[in-house]
Parts: sequence; C-alpha cells; structure tokens
Amino acid sequence: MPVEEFVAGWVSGALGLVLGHPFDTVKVRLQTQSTYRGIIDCMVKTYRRESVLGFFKGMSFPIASIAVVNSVLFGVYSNALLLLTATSHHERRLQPPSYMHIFIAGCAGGFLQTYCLAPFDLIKVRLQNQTEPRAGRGSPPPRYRGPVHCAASILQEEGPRGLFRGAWALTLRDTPTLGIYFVTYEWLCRQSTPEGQNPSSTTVLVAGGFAGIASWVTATPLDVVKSRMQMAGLGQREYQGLLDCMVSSARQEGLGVFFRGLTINSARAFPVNAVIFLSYEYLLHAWG
Ligand SMILES: C[N+](C)(C)CCCC[C@H](N)C(=O)O
Repeated sequence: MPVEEFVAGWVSGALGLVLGHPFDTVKVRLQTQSTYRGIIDCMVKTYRRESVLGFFKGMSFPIASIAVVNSVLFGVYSNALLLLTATSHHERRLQPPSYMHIFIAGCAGGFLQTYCLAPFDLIKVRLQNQTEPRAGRGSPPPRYRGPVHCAASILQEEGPRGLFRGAWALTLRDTPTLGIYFVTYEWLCRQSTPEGQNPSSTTVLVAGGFAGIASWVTATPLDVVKSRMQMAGLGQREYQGLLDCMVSSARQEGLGVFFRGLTINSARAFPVNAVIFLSYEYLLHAWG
C-alpha cells in the first residue's frame, strides 16, 4: 500500500488547519450560541472578551489530530482509487479515473476518516464554545481546562460513548460530501489542464479552494446538527437523536438554522483547501 499519500495528507492537513482555525471558531459559536448578530459581531465580541487568542481556542489538539484525519482521508482515497482503477497517483494524469470511481473513493475516505475525527471534533467544539476570558480576570474558570482535561471530563461525566456524541451526524455529513470534494477538484483540474499534463499550481489552488466550498456548502445543514448534538449533554438541550435535533431546531428557529455558518464555512474553505491540495500535490510530485 503506497504510504506517501498518507504523509502528504498529514502535512497538508496541518497547514490547512492553522490557516482555517479562527474562521472555524467563529462558525462553531454562530451555530451553537444565539448571542451573536452575525459574523462581524461574533468576531468583535470574541476579540474584546478573549483577545486574538480566543480565535485559537481548541487549536493545539486538532493540529495533531486533523493532520491524522486528513492523512486518513487522502491515503484511503488514493488507495481506494488504486483498488478501483489499478492506477497509482502518478499514472492518473495519463489514465484519468471516471468521476464515479473518484466519488466512491472519496466517500470511502470520508467514511473512514470520521472514526478518527469524531472524538477530536467533539473536544474541539466543546473548547471553542467556552467563551470565558482567560483565567485570572475575576470570572469563574471555564469548565474545561484544556483538551486532555476536556476528554477526561467527558469520559467521566458521559462515559466512553460520550466521546462519540454526534458521530452519526458527522458520518452522514462527511461521507457524501467528501465524494463531492474530490469530484469537484478533479473536474476543475481537468477543465483547465491539457490532457495528460499536470495541473499548474494556480489551477490546483483554485480547484482545491472551490472543492472545499462545494463540499462545505453541501455539508452545512448536517454540520449544524452535528455541532448541536455535540453540545448536548452540557446542560444544553438534550436530543433524542439526529431527527429530533433537526426537527426541534427547525421548529424553534426556522429552516434558516440549517444554513448557519454557511458564509463563514465557505470563506474558510477556500484558502484552507487551496493550501491542502497545493501542498499535497507538491509533496507527491517532489517525492517523484
Ligand atoms: C466534508 N466537509 C465539508 C465537512 C469537510 C471537508 C474537509 C476539508 C478540509 N479538511 C477542511 O477542513 O476544510
């Protein structure tokens, strides 16, 4: 099994994460708290209360974990394509796989990565939602002191299954939308590259950026449901399950609730995924 795709996925995931984390914090807060009027309001309040550091809450942990997750995604995707089409990464420019195969391989990568992603994503969301200023300013300390403390508290208070809260919504969110991710990327690359040639860096950046947007736009409704289910059990509303979360959110807040965070998700997705694909392709190319 070729492993360089896993390594390239690891590095590119880490780069993408740092770039996108501040956007991600604003998104999570907009989706799960009702105290903000919009993106700018949320940014201003976060900055005033928590300084720039507020935007980077919960990042140290994902930087290791998301890199692993991205590595699983790209590694599984590429190896699934190898299985389906018997072509390695380097042969694929000359013998391009069908979009159906790309979609299936993307779904396989998406499905498997959610098992690694679920606990990390839960901890990230819980930490990002702590809006308390840094300790020592006279306010009560936040519930979780950091990622390890957060994981330990969830285990203690909610049991091992607690760590997989919202995992089902996450799987539904990621499996098809990561198929869409790779299909969009390939389609855009093929549109602007002569047959048999490697896409230029600009093409990779633009195609990666739009692949990220396409994937996030389709993923946003289930992203909202997922974030809400992850916050349940914290004194917030408990849901019976995914459907209950969808129905009660829609009843209380209207259908618009499923598009919360859409703008910020898209704004984040372009640079993050441009960097992910560029560094991924670059590394694979460099390793020849
Ligand atoms: C499938 N879904 C849209 C949810 C995620 C796509 C992940 C792409 C990239 N790791 C990123 O963080 O943007």
